[in-house]
Amino acid sequence: MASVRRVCQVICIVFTLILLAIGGILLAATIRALMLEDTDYQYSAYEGGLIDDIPASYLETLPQIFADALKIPTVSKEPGDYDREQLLKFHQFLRDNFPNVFNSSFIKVEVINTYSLLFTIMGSDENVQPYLLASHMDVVPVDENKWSNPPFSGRIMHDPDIGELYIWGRGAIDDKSGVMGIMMALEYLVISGFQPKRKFYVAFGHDEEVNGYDGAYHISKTLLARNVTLDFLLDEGMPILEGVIKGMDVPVAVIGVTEKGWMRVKVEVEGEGGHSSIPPKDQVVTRLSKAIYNLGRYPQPSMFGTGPESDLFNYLAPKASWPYKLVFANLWLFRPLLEMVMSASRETNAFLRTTTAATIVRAGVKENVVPTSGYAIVNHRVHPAQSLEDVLQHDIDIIGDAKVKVSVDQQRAAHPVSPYGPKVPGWRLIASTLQHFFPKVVAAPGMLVANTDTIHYLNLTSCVYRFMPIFLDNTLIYTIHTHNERLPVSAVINEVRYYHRLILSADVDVPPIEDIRPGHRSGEL
Ligand SMILES: CCCCCCCC/C=C\CCCCCCCC(=O)N[C@@H](CCCCN)C(=O)O
Ligand SMILES: [Zn+2]
Ligand SMILES: [Zn+2]
Repeated sequence: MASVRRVCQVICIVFTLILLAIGGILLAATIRALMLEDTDYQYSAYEGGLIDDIPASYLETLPQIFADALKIPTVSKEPGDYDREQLLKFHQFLRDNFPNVFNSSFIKVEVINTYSLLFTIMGSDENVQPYLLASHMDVVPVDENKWSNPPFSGRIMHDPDIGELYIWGRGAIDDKSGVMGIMMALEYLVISGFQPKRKFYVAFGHDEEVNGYDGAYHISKTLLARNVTLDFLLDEGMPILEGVIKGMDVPVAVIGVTEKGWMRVKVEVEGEGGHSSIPPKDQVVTRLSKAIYNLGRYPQPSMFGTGPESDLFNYLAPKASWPYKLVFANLWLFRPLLEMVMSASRETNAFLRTTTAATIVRAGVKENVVPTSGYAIVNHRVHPAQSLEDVLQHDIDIIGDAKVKVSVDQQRAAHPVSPYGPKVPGWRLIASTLQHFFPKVVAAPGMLVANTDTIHYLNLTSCVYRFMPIFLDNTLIYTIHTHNERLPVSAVINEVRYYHRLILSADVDVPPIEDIRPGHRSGEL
């Protein structure tokens, strides 16, 4: 009897100790989250003597000019296959609409490799390191029938459900928003008599959507030949995300300090063909379909917490709502939980792992002919913490069929992590300009899940940032590269004001020359 009591006592003590330990851990986690309330990664904007009001009379003219830019179908289809005629038309459009930029005595405009554009805005002080603003003029092709408004109509429509005016068209977000935002800001700067101390460049590639080897690559070569090094570079990237990250009631600007790698895998099957009335049991299309199905069913492993994206949550935690704040502030405890939540939606899932998308599938020539070969192209965006070899091996293992040939067609590694944080001039400028107009927005470092022309500029600076100063929710994000791409008129106005202030601030908030140079260490400073 005494021994039974003894056992019960021991069980009670162990149970109590376990409860105490759990309570202690949760208490420590809560204290950590509460302490973060005071941590503020926001930066005060440079305020000294900047006049950043653009008069309404100028801003009012912009939506129509923006809409007109979308009417020019500068479509890129494949490397080397882009619409040359439309690109030249687009150049003329820029010349017609931004005459002050093109005729300015301190702006040199160069056409690079026939279709790309490089603007050099001379500064009066040669001792200050220049910076570069980049965008691209080409757009991806359209499936015209799926659009509610024609993709190259540049129609401005009122959405009664949302109560906003939208400008419709391919490129409204990706990336004529960048080109037009920068040009509209620059035009006003010239009109208003601005003459920079600090030199800067504006680069518009013409084939970003098909790798940028004819455009940005040549722009970069031109700059390298002139021994240019940059303080920082700002290119397209993620927009300001509204309602995309669970637990963030405030908008989040995830500034890409790196971007994923890229891998194009070919999955091929050969087999027996013949008359479709006597089909073979083992058919090429069935085998290929099974392989593609399995790639989707068994995704690449989560790399969450092993890459540069972890710091994102340190930046988000102070502004997150409860109980997410507890989770974001204590990844050591809640990583698996957060991983589960993030895996559930397509945008946040892309942050965790290498993604897999079967984008091209080809087989068969006629309905009653069983094909003897077929292939699929699988596009991976590779998480920086996973090696390209591991991605391929995963595909081979998951397909698990010796009759399916899996090979790499094309690949490129993820980009190095650029320095970020309040002490990094480029980062500070981008983040503080954001805070100036939108004090509620949280700027945080992250990984761009897509790819950009920055690959060609990596040798000009180690401070490479990818970000679009436009607010987008899930609905609009899903229109990028598909039908019904559109942008609210208010976003156009806001981005012009953003670039305008960024350029003004860059001229006065100038870093000491030794601050950050190519080759310096990455991560937070
Ligand atoms: C917790 C973090 C949540 C992250 C949420 C991610 C939401 C993603 C939102 C928007 C993505 C926008 C990407 C805009 C840049 C697009 C650039 C682009 O289309 N590039 C092409 C280049 C193709 C080059 C050919 N090899 C691409 O990536 O396909
Ligand atoms: Zn783009
Ligand atoms: Zn794109």
